[in-house]
Amino acid sequence: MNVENYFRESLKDHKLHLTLLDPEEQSPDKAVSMAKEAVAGGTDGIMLGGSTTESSELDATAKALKENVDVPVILFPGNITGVSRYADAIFFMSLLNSSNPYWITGAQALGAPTIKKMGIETIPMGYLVVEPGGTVGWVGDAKLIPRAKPDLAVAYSIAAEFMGMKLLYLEAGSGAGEPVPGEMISKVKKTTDIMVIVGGGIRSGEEAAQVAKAGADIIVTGTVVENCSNIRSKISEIVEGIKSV
Ligand SMILES: CC(C)=CCC/C(C)=C/CC/C(C)=C/CC/C(C)=C/COP(=O)(O)OP(=O)(O)O
Ligand SMILES: O=P(O)(O)OC[C@@H](O)CO
Ligand SMILES: [Mg+2]
Repeated sequence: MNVENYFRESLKDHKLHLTLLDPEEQSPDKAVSMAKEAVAGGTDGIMLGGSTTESSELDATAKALKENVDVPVILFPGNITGVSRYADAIFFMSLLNSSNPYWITGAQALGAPTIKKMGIETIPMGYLVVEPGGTVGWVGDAKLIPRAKPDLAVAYSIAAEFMGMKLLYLEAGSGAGEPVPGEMISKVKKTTDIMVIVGGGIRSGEEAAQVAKAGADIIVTGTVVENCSNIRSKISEIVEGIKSV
C-alpha cells in the first residue's frame, strides 16, 4: 500500500508512532535488529535520516531494512544525499521557516529528478522548526518559531495546507530538552485538516501521551532508541502512552 494511505487508514483507528534511525550511527545489521525490536514494541514505521548522511551507507541500511522489517521505511532527508531507491517513500519536505531558499525549494529541485527516476512515493510535507531547534535548526537556517508563539506555527500550517502539503512536521530538534508545546500542537490541529507529525525531545510514555493528547497524529522518537538498552520495552512504553489518549 501507498504509505500516505497507510497513514490515513491507520489514523481512522489509532495514532501512529514512527522510529527515527540515523544510518550513520550503526551498521545495517544493527539497524535491522533495532528496527525489529521497535516493531515488536509496536512502532508503525521506520524513518531513516540524519543531518549528515552519506548515500552508500543510507542505501545499505534502507535495503537491509526493506528486506527484513515488515513496516514501511520512509526517508527523512537532511539534504539531497538523503535519497535511496530502497525505501518505500520519502518525506518530500520543505523547511518552511528557513531563511535560506536552499532548504525551502533548492534541495527539493536538486533531488527531484533522481527521486522521479527511482519511482519512490513522495509525500509532500511542510517542516517547521520550533525552539530550541537543535542541529536541524542550525543547519537549516531556521527562523525558529518561539515556543510561546503558537499562532506563528498556525499561520505556517494554514499556508502549508493551502500549498497542498499532506503533512506538517512540528520539530523541536533532535534531543531537545522538551517536546513542542502542547498548546502549539492543539492550535495547529484545530485550525487545519493536515496530518500533524511531532518530534524532538520525546523520551517517555508520559511525554508521548501529552503530545498525542494535544492532537499530534504521528509521534516520532529517535534519540531515545539510540541511547537505550531495551528498545522493545521503551518503544512499547511510548506506544502505550500514545494509545492511552
Ligand atoms: C526533499 C529533499 C531531497 C531534501 C529536503 C532537505 C531539507 C528541507 C532538509 C531540512 C533541514 C535539515 C538539515 C533536516 C534534517 C532532518 C533530519 C534528518 C534530522 C535528524 O537529525 P539528527 O542527525 O538526528 O540530528 P543530531 O545530529 O542532532 O542527532
Ligand atoms: O531524537 P529525538 O529527540 O527523538 O527527535 C526526533 C526527530 O524529531 C528529530 O528530527
Ligand atoms: Mg540524531
